[in-house]
Amino acid sequence: MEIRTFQSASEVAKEAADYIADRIRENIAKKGIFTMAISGGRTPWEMIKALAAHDLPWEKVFLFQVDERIAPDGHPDRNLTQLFKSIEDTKLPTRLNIFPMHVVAEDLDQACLEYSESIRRITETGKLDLIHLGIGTDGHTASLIPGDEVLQVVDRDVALTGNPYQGRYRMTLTYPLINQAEKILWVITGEEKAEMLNRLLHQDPAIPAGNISQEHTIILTEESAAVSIN
Ligand SMILES: O=C1O[C@H](COP(=O)(O)O)[C@@H](O)[C@H](O)[C@H]1O
Repeated sequence: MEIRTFQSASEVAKEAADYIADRIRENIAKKGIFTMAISGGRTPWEMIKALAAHDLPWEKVFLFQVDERIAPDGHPDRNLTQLFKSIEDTKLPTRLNIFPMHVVAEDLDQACLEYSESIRRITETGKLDLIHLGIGTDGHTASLIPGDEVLQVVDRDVALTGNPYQGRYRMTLTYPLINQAEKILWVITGEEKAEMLNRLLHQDPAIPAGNISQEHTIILTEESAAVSIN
């Protein structure tokens, strides 16, 4: 596991975008495509904007969601809405292969199954080339929420939370799928994340983020978030 620390959140976003762009070039040169999953929340969008500025063969990039709120299409709570907003002035909406989580489906369990089948069909191995993760101040990552039954899911790659979290049920990639990614990229900024970053580094099993594999993992973080590392 590698950790790199930068002075500001903007620098972290730029470095994360450069890191993903390098993985895109590397994987496309090796096997013709690149598969990744992007988290939501508030942190990723500056990184996505910086990534979109790279000149890359976007038609060969397959983008999945790490998690999504169960909410109507276009709703501001949806991670997908924020993703599209961050790339709206770029060529990406027409060039990139985006796979939205189908959270408006009548049968959400079936939608989870179909999403994991899409990942298997595109990747062939079931392993994504890169999964981007963030961390909440309670130690959640993806929609792996403290105390929720979704933490126990080991037989499915995509699942629903058992309870609403911050007002919404969620669909999320589960531990088994996340932990077998070729690369895991954490992007963690803000002093409010300092305690959880330290617990993540110590693999504290009491927080969901502590149960994510540290193999093939890089953390890009900001000085203010790294202050509690011991
Ligand atoms: O609820 C969520 O929060 C986490 C953390 O978001 P951040 O903006 O504080 O980094 C995020 O990783 C997850 O995808 C999202 O749904």
